[in-house]
Amino acid sequence: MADGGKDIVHVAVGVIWRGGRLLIARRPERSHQGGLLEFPGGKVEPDESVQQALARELLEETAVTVMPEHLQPLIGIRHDYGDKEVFLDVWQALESAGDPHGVEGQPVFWLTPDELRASDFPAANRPIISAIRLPRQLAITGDVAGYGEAIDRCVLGVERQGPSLVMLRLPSLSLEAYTEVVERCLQRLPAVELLVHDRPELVGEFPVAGVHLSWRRAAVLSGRPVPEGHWFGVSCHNRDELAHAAAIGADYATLGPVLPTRSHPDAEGMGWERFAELANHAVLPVYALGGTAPELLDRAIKSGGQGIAGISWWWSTQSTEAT
Ligand SMILES: Nc1nc2c([nH]c(=O)n2[C@H]2C[C@H](O)[C@@H](COP(=O)(O)OP(=O)(O)OP(=O)(O)O)O2)c(=O)[nH]1
Repeated sequence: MADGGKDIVHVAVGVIWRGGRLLIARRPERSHQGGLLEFPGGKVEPDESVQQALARELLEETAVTVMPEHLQPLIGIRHDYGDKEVFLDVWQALESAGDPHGVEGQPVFWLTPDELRASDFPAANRPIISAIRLPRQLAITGDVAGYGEAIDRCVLGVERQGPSLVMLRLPSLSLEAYTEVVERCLQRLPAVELLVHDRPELVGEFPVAGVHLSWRRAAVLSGRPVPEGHWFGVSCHNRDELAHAAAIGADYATLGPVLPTRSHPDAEGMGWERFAELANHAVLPVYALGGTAPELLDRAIKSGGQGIAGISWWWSTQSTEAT
């Protein structure tokens, strides 16, 4: 996730979890973006890896110890504040030690992901908050002939694979049949966040978590089709589409195909190297789509992705087949 730009300040940022809460500090008033909340961290010094820098900054600023090998990449965000351009290299730690306090006198406290408000943080942090709240796996429905089959397969897939975020992508269903699926899934899967596909108007009608748009639908927008507080995702295939998705306020994107898929075996995937290049350049969380499966999750995360999105690994009865 490191950045090679000359004038960009490379900042190691830590998302430190304990008991479902995150370590937060308030930036000193006199500092850049002073007075706002931050995830602890600081500049990466020459000859230091980002993990080493983060371990050092956490200890210096909050008296918390993390082992560099326990850090997992979360997201990388480039942001130009006008007076300063930063690359926030964000890593998370599920394990840490020590009783945190503000070594430099700054307030330090714990918040749950739901308590994080983007407006309390510097502008570059908005996608970090999305990345924290979004799961590592985005399950997408395969198409079906009728709504009954869609509901049954959703319930079965959730029972077997346990995704917490499900996109109801059912293009061959009528609006009536589709809304039946939405209603029934809301009743039967209360612990799952449901995303409607290409029908943003349903977000006001049903208590779904948000909307995911095909590129075709997103391309003509100049802003969010749903209010903040609902997920808004976009299907992207290249750098320009990722930039547009971020510009219209998307919370996340899918990017693919990464690998050839069963449904499009002749379409060449972009491969993990290209995925990594695009995901690391994007300013929103990016899921790898196409040919993905849970055993590729680690690969997607190491490539700078939020995680994997796909169909077959949760939808098919043969749950380990790649989409
Ligand atoms: N640590 C941290 N920095 C952030 C966040 N969001 C954000 O935009 N930044 C920006 C603010 C600063 O421009 C830069 C961090 O630089 P810094 O000045 O705190 O780094 P440092 O601790 O090494 O500072 P110093 O030695 O100059 O005092 O990154 C965040 O969540 N955490």
